[in-house]
Amino acid sequence: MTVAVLGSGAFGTALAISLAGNGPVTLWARSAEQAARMETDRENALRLPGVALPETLTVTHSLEIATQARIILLAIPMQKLRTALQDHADLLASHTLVACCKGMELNTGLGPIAVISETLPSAIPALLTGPSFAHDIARGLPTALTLACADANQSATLQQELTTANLRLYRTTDTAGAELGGALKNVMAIACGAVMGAGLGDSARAALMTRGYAEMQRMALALGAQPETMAGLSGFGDLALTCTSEQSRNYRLGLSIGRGEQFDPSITVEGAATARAVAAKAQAMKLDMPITQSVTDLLDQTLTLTDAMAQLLARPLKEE
Ligand SMILES: NC(=O)C1=CN([C@@H]2O[C@H](COP(=O)(O)OP(=O)(O)OC[C@H]3O[C@@H](n4cnc5c(N)ncnc54)[C@H](OP(=O)(O)O)[C@@H]3O)[C@@H](O)[C@H]2O)C=CC1
Ligand SMILES: O=C(CO)COP(=O)(O)O
Repeated sequence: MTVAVLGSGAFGTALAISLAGNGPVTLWARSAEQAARMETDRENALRLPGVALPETLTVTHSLEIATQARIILLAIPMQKLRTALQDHADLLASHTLVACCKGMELNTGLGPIAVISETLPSAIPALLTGPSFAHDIARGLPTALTLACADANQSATLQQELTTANLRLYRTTDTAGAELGGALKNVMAIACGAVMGAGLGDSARAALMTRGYAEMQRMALALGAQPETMAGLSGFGDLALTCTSEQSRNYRLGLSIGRGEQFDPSITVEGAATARAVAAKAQAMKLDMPITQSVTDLLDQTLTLTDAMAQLLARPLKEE
C-alpha cells in the first residue's frame, strides 16, 4: 500500500475513493465508531452519503496501519492540522505528508506546508489543492488539481502516484502560490455568497471576484508566489468554482449572511478563520485588502452588508 488518507470527512473520503482505482488505499477515521460503521456500511453516510466505498479501500481507526503507507494525505481542516500532527508526531515524522486543506492558521498566519515543516521537520511536505468538490470526485467526474511540493523530483513523483482515472494533476514547486490561492479564494467566496444572498446581482459578484482576485494577487505576490500559480487551478480556477457554486460551504455561509439566516456552525467553513488570519496579516504587511476586511467585519457582525457595499463603492477612484 502506497497511499493512506487521514481524515474521513467529505474530501478525505472522496480522494480515497478515487485513489482506490489505482490500488489499495487506507482511509483513517479518528473515531473508532465511525471507522467501524463505514467498514460495515461501505459508505460514509455521515459526510459523503450515497457513494459506495470500493473494495480496494480499507477504513481503519488504527494509525499504525494507516502509516504503513509511504504517502499520507492529510484531509483535516486547516485549524485542526497542527494538533493532529502533534498528536501523532511519532508515527508521521518521516512520511511524505500531502496537506489537502485550504486555509491560513488563525494564530500564526501560516499555511499548511509551513505548519507541517514546523511541526515535523523531517517529513516531506506537499499540498494537493485546486477546484474540486468532494461529491464530484467521489462520483468519478473529471477534475484537475495542483500538486505542490518545493522539491521538483518529489513533486513529479507525487504527481504520478496521485493521478487517477478522474483526477488529473498538474505540478508546481511554488508551494506559497498554491496554498495562498486555496486559502484566499474561500474568503472571496463568502463575499460573493453574501452579495448573491442579498440579491445584489451577478454584476456585483463579477466585480467582487475580479477585485477579490486582485487582493489575492497582492498578498500572494508580496509573499513570493508566482503570478502563473495564481492564474492557475489553485488560484483563479478555485476562485471561479467556489464563488459560483452552491456546493461550496464558504459560498453558502455567504448566502446565509446575505439572507440574514443562521448557518450551522458545525459545518467546515475554512474561509471564516482564514479571513481573520488574512486580514491580520494584511494589516501587518500594510497591504490594502478591503474585501477581506469587509468579510472579517461581516463575520464579526461589526459591519452590515449594506454598509460594507457602500464603503467598497465609495473607495477613492483609481487605475485598475
Ligand atoms: N469537501 C470538499 O468538497 C473539499 C474540501 N477541501 C478541503 O478539505 C479539508 C477538509 O474538508 P472536508 O473533508 O470537506 O471537511 P469535513 O468537515 O467533511 O471533515 C473534516 C474531517 O476532519 C477530521 N478532523 C477534524 N479534526 C481532526 C483532528 N484534530 N484530527 C484528526 N481528524 C480531524 C474530522 O473528523 P471527525 O468526523 O471525527 O470530526 C472529519 O473527518 C478542508 O480544508 C477543505 O477546505 C478541499 C477541496 C474540496
Ligand atoms: O475547496 C473547495 C472547492 O475547490 C470546497 O469548497 P468549500 O470548502 O467552500 O465547500
